[in-house]
Amino acid sequence: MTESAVHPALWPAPYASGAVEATVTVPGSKSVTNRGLVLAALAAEPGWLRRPLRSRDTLLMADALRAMGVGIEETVSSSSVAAGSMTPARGAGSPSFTGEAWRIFPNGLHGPATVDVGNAGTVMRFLPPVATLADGPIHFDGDPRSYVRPLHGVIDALRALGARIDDEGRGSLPLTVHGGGALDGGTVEIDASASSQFVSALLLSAPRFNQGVEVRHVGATLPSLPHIRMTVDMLRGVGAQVDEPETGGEPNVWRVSPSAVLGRDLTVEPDLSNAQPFLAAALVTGGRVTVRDWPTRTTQPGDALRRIFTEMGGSCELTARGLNFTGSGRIHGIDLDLSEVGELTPGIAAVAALADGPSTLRGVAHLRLHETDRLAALTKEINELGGDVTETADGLHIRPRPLHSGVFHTYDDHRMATAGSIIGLVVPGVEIENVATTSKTLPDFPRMWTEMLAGAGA
Ligand SMILES: O=C(O)C1=C[C@@H](OP(=O)(O)O)[C@@H](O)[C@H](O)C1
Ligand SMILES: C=C(OP(=O)(O)O)C(=O)O
Repeated sequence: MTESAVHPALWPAPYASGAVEATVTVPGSKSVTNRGLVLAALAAEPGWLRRPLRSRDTLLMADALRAMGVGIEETVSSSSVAAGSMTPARGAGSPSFTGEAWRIFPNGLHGPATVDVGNAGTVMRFLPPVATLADGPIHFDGDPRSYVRPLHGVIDALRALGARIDDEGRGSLPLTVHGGGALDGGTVEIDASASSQFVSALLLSAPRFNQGVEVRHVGATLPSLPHIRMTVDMLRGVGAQVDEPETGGEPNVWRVSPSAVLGRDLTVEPDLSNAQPFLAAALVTGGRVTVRDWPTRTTQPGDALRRIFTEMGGSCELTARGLNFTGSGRIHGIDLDLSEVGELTPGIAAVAALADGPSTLRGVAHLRLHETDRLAALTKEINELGGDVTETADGLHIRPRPLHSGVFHTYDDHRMATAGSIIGLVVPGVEIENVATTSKTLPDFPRMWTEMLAGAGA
């Protein structure tokens, strides 16, 4: 019996019979939406989040904050605010678009409450610091995978800053933060080599700590620096004072002073990491894809795709309408350190498996503790389609081979599903197991992908 006969959740990845030509509207950034929700919940006044991402990770964040007493109303609204900009909540001008918006009312943080983190790194790392400010116990639990994803950096740091946390000695989920209504804060050393989210988590809540925070990273490496820049940028956007290495501060040290958090009106940029499969579609089919509203200035790691996919054979042009990306019909192998942009690895590996020469992807050992062990999963799934991928200590070595049909397993990892779909565009007969796992950050992916191929514009 074939696997499709026993497994109802196999999605035949659409095959592109020619060059893809499409214009795509990609929903809002997961990382911006979840930071925006946290900062709005900590604010001294109501705020707006416009064009938020509605996906499993962001709905878990919203539900968790609601459980702690924050009011979050979903509305259809209008605004004149340009994508990515932040303006005071009061006084928005005349409307230039309509769309979904969340109005956030920070009503004080209350326990007891229970939080489901799912498998969302942003929820499991960003919310324990918030919970220390609640006036009662907040219990955190999540998917089985959340139990093995690193959390020790946040737990140990919060304890050092004065929090009471009961994790029964595990150093991971499930756990209870016994919120005391306030946290001392102060200076703390952490090793954030397993996840940049440890640093972001401590900084995001720090304006509300009595003494703010000084975070000193003492580990050998630090992944995903653009995501820490995003945290610093968004904190500054809500009026926080932040000292950090990139504007003259000490290396690996971030300081946030205690202050009020302002309620803001934030329009969320498109998720550039979720734009990746659509750009890849142009690259691997020699087509042309426009991603609407690509920001001219952004801290999102996905902006690096303009450079990376150009090096791999495409070309791009940033216009007022968005990013036009064109494939040349040739795909080149690449030697890349992806430590700053680790979440792009699955999509780059998929393209590299289709290239005209070998690729080496480095600096991403920490991906072994992402949604799944991404290095093992990519190696196994590409090789099962006939590829030749080996794991290295900190990445992948990919030698392109002719690929054939087969099932691409996803291990509950949204980026495995989109990576398999990229391969399926040019390899007939690829089936994606559990494409619904894209709901973590892009619930509409199967429809958008099918519409892209119909040339309808997703
Ligand atoms: O702060 C964030 O929004 C993120 C940081 C990164 O985490 P790691 O530093 O754990 O890789 C990234 O991979 C994740 O998708 C989102
Ligand atoms: C690593 C990722 O997510 P998380 O926020 O759960 O860490 C990701 O989206 O690629």
